[in-house]
Amino acid sequence: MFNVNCFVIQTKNISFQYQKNDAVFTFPDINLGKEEPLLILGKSGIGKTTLLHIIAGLLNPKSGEVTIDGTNLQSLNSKQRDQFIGKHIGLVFQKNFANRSLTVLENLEARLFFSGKTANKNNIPNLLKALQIEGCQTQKINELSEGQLQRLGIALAVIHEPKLILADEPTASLDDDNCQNVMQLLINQAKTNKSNLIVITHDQRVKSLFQNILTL
Ligand SMILES: Nc1ncnc2c1ncn2[C@@H]1O[C@H](COP(=O)(O)OP(=O)(O)OP(=O)(O)O)[C@@H](O)[C@H]1O
Repeated sequence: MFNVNCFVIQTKNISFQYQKNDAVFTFPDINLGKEEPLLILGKSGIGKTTLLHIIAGLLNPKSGEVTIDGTNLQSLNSKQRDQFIGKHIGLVFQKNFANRSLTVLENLEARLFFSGKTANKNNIPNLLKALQIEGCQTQKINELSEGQLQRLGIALAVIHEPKLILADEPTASLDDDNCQNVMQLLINQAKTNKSNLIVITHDQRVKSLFQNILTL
């Protein structure tokens, strides 16, 4: 029987096509229990980012459905879907899209404003400390190092305590030490916030940190 207390992410029969004459991608079903990190591996071009964007509600599948914590994304209209994504999903990209004219603190405050969770403002100092960038609060984005930017990307994805964190190649540009560091920080933040975590990558170095691995 379905346990209503058990937070799950499910994808069912997902297929996708960019343009009419393009190849059709079909993806295996995903069924994630509460706080169960998933690593999705696969060679370049296989469709990892495409799948991640479908799970994030940024792309509409040709067929199939995505359900996050009981909400079927395909049943929402575009406004409802945008609100759902803003509130419940955190995205970590390989390159982060922080606003360069704002400071670190202002970027985080803006993220909270758009998620509607401004009360989380009090958590910013602790989060920055956990990510070892507490000294960067008043710095502008272009004053940060690559490693600091990567950590800010995680902060922006988790500050609103989303139900689901999706990370697209978060370690691709990092050396071995920073790769392990950043992945561990991401996993720890997901645990702290009781968020589900899905990471896609072709970076085999992160494999050992996950028990749940799906290869496309
Ligand atoms: N907007 C688009 N329009 C048409 N084709 C696209 C579009 N975006 C991606 N594709 C194609 O779809 C395929 C899958 O792309 P996707 O980015 O999902 O792969 P990936 O597995 O994440 O690759 P990588 O590991 O190199 O990032 C590729 O052949 C790509 O060229």
